[in-house]
Amino acid sequence: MTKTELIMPAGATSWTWAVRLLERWREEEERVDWLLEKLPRELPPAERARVQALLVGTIRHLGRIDAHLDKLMTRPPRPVVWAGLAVAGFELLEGGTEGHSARVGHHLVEKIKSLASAKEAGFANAVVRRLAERLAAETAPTADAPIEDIVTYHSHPEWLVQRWRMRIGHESALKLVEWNQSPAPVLLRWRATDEGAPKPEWLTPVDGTADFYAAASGHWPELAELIKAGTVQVQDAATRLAVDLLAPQPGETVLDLCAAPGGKSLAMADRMGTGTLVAMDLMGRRMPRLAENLQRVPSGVTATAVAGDLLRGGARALTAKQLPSTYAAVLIDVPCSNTGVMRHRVDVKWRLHPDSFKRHALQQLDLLLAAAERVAPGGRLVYSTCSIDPEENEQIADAFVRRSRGAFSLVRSELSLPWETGHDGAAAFLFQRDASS
Ligand SMILES: C[S@@+](CC[C@H](N)C(=O)[O-])C[C@H]1O[C@@H](n2cnc3c(N)ncnc32)[C@H](O)[C@@H]1O
Repeated sequence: MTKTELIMPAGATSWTWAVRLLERWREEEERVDWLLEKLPRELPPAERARVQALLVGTIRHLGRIDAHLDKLMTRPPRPVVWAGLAVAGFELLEGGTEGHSARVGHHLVEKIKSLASAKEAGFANAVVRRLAERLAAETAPTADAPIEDIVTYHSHPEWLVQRWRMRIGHESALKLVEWNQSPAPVLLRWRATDEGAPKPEWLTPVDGTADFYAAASGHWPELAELIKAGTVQVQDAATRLAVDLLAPQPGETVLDLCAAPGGKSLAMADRMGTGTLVAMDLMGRRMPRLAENLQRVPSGVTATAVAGDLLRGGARALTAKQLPSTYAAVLIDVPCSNTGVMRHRVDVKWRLHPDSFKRHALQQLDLLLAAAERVAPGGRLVYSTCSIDPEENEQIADAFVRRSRGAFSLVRSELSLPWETGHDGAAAFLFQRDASS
């Protein structure tokens, strides 16, 4: 997939961008974060943020909006008209001051006139009015409501909520879908080592953490400056669990596997202050982001990005760069179902499939076993996911310990369940390699 920018006629607004990206998302099933990367670089940060809010918000609530649209239309409209109606549906849910729904409807009609035709604008006008009435008349379902009501109102696939209900119970499953439906604030880690220095007033400390903050909306230009200067790193507070468990020490040589785009690499380097960090990931579109993040490590840390497939010649990729083949501390942050981060990754729920968990679990165990080969005798290994699913967490950790035949033991684990911690879902397991194995 190339990172080609999208071309849009002059005068396109953030609303038009959101509609076009939504159409493309539905037709080509491209990932939302990749689509957003294709926006023109010259788009001002505030407009970019609005495109993102409209697109992400619409996809977050798409099940609910589409359920109404299906009932209001006898035939599917052209994709651009559908996308316009869906984005307007999200704007209605977003709410606003007196007269908000009339303004949303009027704006939609004007846009559909230019993006489609006057006739389709008339059609959109009739549909959006009734959509507004239907959305306003709804009330949130309770935990014991029929599952169809819960999945429609909270826009999740039924099989997924059914799966959660069986694993974590009806109450927690409802709390989880409610969490996923709440817009995620921008969370960041304050990197600068200026403890106690005053932070901008638009940053609020995240409870239970030392250096994570939530950024109030409307501060994009200032935030962009802080990111550019390397003062902050945008990442959820749950990402600290794996780094805290591995506890990389100053002067250590640490291996970060499955490292791209490098959020945890940078967090580890900041914690080390001095030492060596080797970060490996597959050759491909995520490598440039990893390399870019490694350029920001503290001056006392020597960081090297390695493109390599851990499952095919991972050790060779290291030795080819004259890097050690075993390490005292290794982190592996595997690809997973992302069930812990659906508040940010709103398209994941629509992409997942009941078989996805088994497929991930097979790859996760293979990756963890391969990572174990890179751990020196007596060394530490952390396995982490951003899943809340036992199949990708505890069950992998148990299978790994069994397969290692005494070479590795589980020392400690951490699990973040969003409805309990107020942070993203994540899991991390710390293993120790026997000194004599
Ligand atoms: C959850 S992401 C890692 C996020 C990263 N640790 C961070 O904090 O920014 C999982 C990564 O695993 C990588 N990956 C998947 N299979 C791999 C393999 N066989 N060898 C190396 N990396 C792999 C993917 O390319 C992806 O970047």
